[in-house]
Amino acid sequence: FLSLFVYPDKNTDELEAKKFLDDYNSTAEVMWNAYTEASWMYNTDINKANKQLEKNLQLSAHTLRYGQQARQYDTTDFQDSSVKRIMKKLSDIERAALSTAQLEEYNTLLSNMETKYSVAEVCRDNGACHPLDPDLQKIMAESRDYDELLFAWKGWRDAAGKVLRQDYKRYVELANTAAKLNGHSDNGAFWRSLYETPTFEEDLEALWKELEPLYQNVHAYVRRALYKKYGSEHINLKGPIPAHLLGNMWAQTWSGIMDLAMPYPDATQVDATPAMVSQGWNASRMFQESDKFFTSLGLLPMPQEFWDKSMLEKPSDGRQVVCHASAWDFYNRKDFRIKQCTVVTMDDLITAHHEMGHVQYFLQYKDRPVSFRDGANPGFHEAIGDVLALSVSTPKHLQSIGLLDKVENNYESDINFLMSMALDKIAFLPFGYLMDQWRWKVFDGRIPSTEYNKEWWNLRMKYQGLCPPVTRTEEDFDAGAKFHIPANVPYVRYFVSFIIQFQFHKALCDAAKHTGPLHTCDIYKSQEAGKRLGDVMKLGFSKPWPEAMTMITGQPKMKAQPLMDYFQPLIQWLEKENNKNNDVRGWPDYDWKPSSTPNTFLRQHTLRLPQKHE
Ligand SMILES: CC(=O)N[C@@H](CC(=O)O)C(=O)NC[C@H](CC1(C(=O)N[C@@H](Cc2ccc(O)cc2)C(=O)O)CCCC1)C(=O)O
Ligand SMILES: [Zn+2]
Repeated sequence: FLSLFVYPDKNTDELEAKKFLDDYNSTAEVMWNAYTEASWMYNTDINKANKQLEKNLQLSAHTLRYGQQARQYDTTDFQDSSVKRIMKKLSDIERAALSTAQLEEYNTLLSNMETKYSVAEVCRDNGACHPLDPDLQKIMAESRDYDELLFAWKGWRDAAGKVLRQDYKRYVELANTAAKLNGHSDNGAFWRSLYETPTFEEDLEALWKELEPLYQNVHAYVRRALYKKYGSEHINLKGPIPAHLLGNMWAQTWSGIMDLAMPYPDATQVDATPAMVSQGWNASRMFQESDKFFTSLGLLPMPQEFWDKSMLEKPSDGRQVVCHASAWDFYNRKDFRIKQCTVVTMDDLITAHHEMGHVQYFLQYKDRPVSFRDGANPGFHEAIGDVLALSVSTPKHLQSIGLLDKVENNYESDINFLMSMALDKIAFLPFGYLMDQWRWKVFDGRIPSTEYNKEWWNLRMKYQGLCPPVTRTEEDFDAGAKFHIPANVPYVRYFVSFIIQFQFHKALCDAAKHTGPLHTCDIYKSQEAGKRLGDVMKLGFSKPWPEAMTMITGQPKMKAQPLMDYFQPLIQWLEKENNKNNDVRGWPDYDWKPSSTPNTFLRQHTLRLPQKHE
């Protein structure tokens, strides 16, 4: 009787399905390799020819052909779970579901948005022009001049955000069309489906609710530090913080203002940058150091081809490149690269480990079918490098590689270290969470294009307790000034990563038989830790991620507790410090606005009125 419900013409031959998948796999390797080469060419030499080449080598024809064939199979009674899993993944053909004309328009929009973002720069009255990388990033991290920061902050949003608004609006429509053609309610639903977790949104909200008090304590403390620096004219101790004062163009991580927030200035320094510079470190040395850490755990070394073909520094031959760091799998099991406009700083040493984490994952799953050459979920791929960086960042480890001379094991040094980590890891959580909150609402229509910017700032206020330093309107498109928005790269993976990397760190520290506080753990040279991580990376996307989570941590869920354990000493210190200062947690004066006097930086340069005699 049940057999009547099997569609008559569906193919239920499992052997045929396996042959079909072998054919798919070998053709996919060839097609994806060619496309990735073209994309690499464009990213490392932005010009019309390379842009055209990348557009020509689209994978959609291949995806469409094999996707349609995959849909002819009914895998219900198949024995091999991998065959079922791959068939399911192949059946979602993403943008290949669009018509030829729509697909052409979609790819053109993505290419144009990426180009506009990558070539944007901010020019001064004297004609000097500044790209984001490294110029504006350097100003945002190092300048302590309210108006200079405002110049870079506003200038970047005018140059990179504003110009993308129309492209973005049309991209949303086409992305949703493709998602619906694949059976999703909208593109946000498609992005969330990659986690295969029915309670995904509720789980994330629960994690955020657990961690929000930690964030509000860090926010209150940093607001007090900025009040000391910029005064009551610019900071309201009961209000949101102007978004350009946090040491980063998007206020996503705050370690750039560690000097203003250092709890015990006389205790140990935690920044290795001065030593790296004085010892003449360069990009290659930074990546070699990272490679040494991975191999010390018994993980795989970078192949020679990696060293030969990566782009580890911004080219000096005038080529325009996409400077935003990235790790590349060329899908031929041999060629893996990193593209990073590396500068010699501690920050970029951490980023190097982050990118090397991606390549290690590529290496570990390279012999799997192409459909399984992915993280257990996108957050896993983002967490690997950061887990190792948690060990590298410890004063003990930095001293062992000669980047910190004296290290004291006392309370004050501990608090200084934990503050530097919190300014990155805790400060990031609300940003990592709100980025796709905004996009999910844009995709499902709760945020119409007429309210892109209003809703962006509502979320920036709600989660981060930030406000724009100058008035914003719907002429602006501030979300577009953040790489991942025009680049069509989902972001909640980073929120997931910042939670699970502490679960992994705790589990690997246990495997390494670490004793003492979690934040002092350095898993360097632990083969046991390396094996636990390597075995999960080898799985790739072949098993649902809760199985991978259980292999590392012994349980299947995302949990906030390890992050809270790691920061426990600092949380207690912050509670005491904020109570001592009588500081309010949160920003009850939510409608306070920073002084909107004309930007004194500009006033010095343009608003002086000519005198009669001039
Ligand atoms: C071919 C391709 O695109 N490959 C993917 C990897 C893959 O999917 O296989 C890839 O390389 N993506 C680039 C992206 C780069 C970075 C990033 O964008 N980071 C976020 C969030 C964040 C912030 C602080 C932090 O400590 C860690 C993360 C940001 O800067 O906002 C820049 C610096 C670090 C990571 C990346 O590596 O994730
Ligand atoms: Zn990453």
